[in-house]
Amino acid sequence: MKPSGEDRAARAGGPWEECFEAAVQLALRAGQIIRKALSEEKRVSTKTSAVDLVTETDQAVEALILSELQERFPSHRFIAEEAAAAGAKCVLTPSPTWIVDPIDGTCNFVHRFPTVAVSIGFAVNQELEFGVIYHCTEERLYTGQRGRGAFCNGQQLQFRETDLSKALVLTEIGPRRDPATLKLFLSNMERLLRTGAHGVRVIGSSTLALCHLASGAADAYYQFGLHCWDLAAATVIIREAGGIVMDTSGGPLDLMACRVVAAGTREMATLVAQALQTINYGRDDER
Ligand SMILES: O=P(O)(O)O[C@H]1[C@H](O)[C@@H](O)[C@H](O)[C@H](O)[C@@H]1O
Ligand SMILES: [Mg+2]
Ligand SMILES: [Mg+2]
Repeated sequence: MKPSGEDRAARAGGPWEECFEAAVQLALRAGQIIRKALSEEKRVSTKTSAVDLVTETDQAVEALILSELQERFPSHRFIAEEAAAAGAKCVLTPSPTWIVDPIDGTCNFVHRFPTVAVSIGFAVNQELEFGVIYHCTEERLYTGQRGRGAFCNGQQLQFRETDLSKALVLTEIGPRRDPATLKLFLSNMERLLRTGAHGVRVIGSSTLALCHLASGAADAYYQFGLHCWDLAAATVIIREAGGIVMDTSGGPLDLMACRVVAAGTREMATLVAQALQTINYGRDDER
């Protein structure tokens, strides 16, 4: 189902509305490209590990999004996954900054597993202003604007209240597969299951996992090994749905720290954070 124009128009207004609408239109266009390419042959390359994949579609979609935004907003700055992989610095300044993941779920995309999204976040004065995440195969447009709520195809999103012993917890593996990392990853999953959580799920897309939390389809998320472009848009959507996003230390979210805990309440997020052993993936702004 496509988001209806009148739904979005109903929320018109806000200081960055022109940028928000540009992000929505670009996410929908990118989603069409990704949806078409999902079933086609792909040229697959690797980045930081044999399981950290990138395709020509990741590159093409990122080029489309960035070229259109740079033309419309030449004074703005950009942080994007594939540009960062090519050596661009991830520095969040007070300038209006776009934070883009052209395909979130590239490993899924390569395998034609239909859990794939495009994620476009936007920050000003180092404060996240809005996020747009488009589930390309289910045609679900998730949006969040600071102080203006979170929506999926025009339907307002709200966290479901629950406690950890009844929670469905989502996480992601991250790109490292060395024995020590795998041991910690599996140990953290075991620790969460020992709390009595109903289940733990890994779906291959951190942005869509966080959207599931915001829509009440899951209750908590944690990850070591994601990036600022996985987190930016989803953080606004989670917050605007009434949820909490924090650092795995229990402190405030650090967008560049490559780690996160999210839940409907600070109490739940803190319980998850306290159960975790840290896996050090470094920082996006120190690469
Ligand atoms: O590279 P993309 O943009 O597909 O992002 C995924 C990361 O690659 C995974 O390591 C990570 O574990 C998450 O699955 C994340 O969504
Ligand atoms: Mg990603
Ligand atoms: Mg990506």
